[in-house]
Amino acid sequence: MDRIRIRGGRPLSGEIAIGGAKNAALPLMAAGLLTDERLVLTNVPQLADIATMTQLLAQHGIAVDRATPDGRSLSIGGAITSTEAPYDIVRKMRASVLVLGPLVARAGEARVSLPGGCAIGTRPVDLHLKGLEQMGAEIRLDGGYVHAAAPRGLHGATFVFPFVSVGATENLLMAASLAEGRTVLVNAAREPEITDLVDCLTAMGARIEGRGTDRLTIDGVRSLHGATHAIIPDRIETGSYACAAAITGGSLHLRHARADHLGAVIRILGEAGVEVIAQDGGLTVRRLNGLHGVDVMTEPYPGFPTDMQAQFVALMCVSDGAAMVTESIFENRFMHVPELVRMGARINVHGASAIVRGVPALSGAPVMATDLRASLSLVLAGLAARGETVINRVYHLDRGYESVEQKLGACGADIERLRD
Ligand SMILES: CC(=O)N[C@H]1[C@@H](OP(=O)(O)OP(=O)(O)OC[C@H]2O[C@@H](n3ccc(=O)[nH]c3=O)[C@H](O)[C@@H]2O)O[C@H](CO)[C@@H](O)[C@@H]1O
Ligand SMILES: C=C(OP(=O)(O)O)C(=O)O
Repeated sequence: MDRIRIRGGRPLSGEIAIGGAKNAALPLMAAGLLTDERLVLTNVPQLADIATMTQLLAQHGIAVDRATPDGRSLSIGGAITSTEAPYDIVRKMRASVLVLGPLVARAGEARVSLPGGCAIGTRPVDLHLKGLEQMGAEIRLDGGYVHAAAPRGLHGATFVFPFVSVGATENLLMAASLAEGRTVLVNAAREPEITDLVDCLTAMGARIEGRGTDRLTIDGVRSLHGATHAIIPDRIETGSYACAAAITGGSLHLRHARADHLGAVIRILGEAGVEVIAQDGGLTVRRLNGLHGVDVMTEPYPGFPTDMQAQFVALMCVSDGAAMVTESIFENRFMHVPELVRMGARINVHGASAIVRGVPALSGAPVMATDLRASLSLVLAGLAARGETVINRVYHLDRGYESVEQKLGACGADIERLRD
């Protein structure tokens, strides 16, 4: 298993190119199941999760071909030959469940392994299933699999989400695009990745109203056609590297980054003493003086993203005050805390809140990554720490950050991957 070694204490300076958003790319790839024609996606990041979704689509008979030699454009298409999403693939990546809605809508049935819990929480998929049931699917759970059947097709329905779910909104949006009649999704997620999916589905011929709002109205069509769609830049990769500039007291230009997707993050960073300016087709991030403690609570978009919580906790570890960081989306997303404490951080977790008291400096240590964003929080801590940090289990990092050591290394970080 690869590890990452960082020798900390160097302010970063330079430019980092932000890639396409993982969490937009995965549902967009699943949307390839909705048409016979080719769906071409551009600005695709090169990540382990993209390879896993490619493997899953291949299992369904859908080819994912490189449309450009660098693999950043993918052409997706083919006939569905299997409606089974096996445990061995789904267990690697929860977003595999996003094939459920498209498969039922298109093929009239699906057998998809239940994803199960993970390091950040139990993460049930009950809303995905309830929504599909309301649209006429018969759902049965057996042997760890969801069997969904709608032999006569799905029909439109009004589904009121009791709380916001990104994945369930995406699954139902895709299913509704091919259902008969009108579907209304009330209290739908509004994340930029949802809007990206709406834009792509619309380009494929779907009829969707309410783009960017929490009420999406979908009038089903008989078939969708091919399209070419450019994936939005990754707002979480952007926010993560913004924290890297801030924690090292450096300055980075994040090329392609979009301020309009990062309102809450930019505001909170500003309160913490970090300047973020939109310029030259990206964002320039610079720490002004010291870092200040700021309280923050994660919320559905447009609130502060849970996928930025671990990185923000790392930043607050070296602030000149205290910060209360409250996690309201996942019940167990503080696995990075004990690792940060091993590096000298002062953090106490009380229920859903972490109280972080800033220390003058962190010290390098061997640590273990437990999930994707926790991994990046340890990279951040390592960049700021005195001495050497070795991060184990970096396969978590590789799910969602492309070439992290090259990107940071080019900006002055002393970072290398140790291959075993
Ligand atoms: C691939 C992808 O895009 N992943 C993102 C997506 O995950 P994902 O789509 O899994 O997250 P959801 O928005 O669905 O989850 C929000 C909360 O709802 C709960 N829930 C969800 C569905 C359901 O049927 N029942 C239920 O109880 C979850 O356990 C969680 O506590 O949104 C999360 C919240 O912004 C992000 O952290 C993930 O990075
Ligand atoms: C939690 C994440 O991903 P997933 O939903 O695929 O686990 C994430 O991107 O931070």
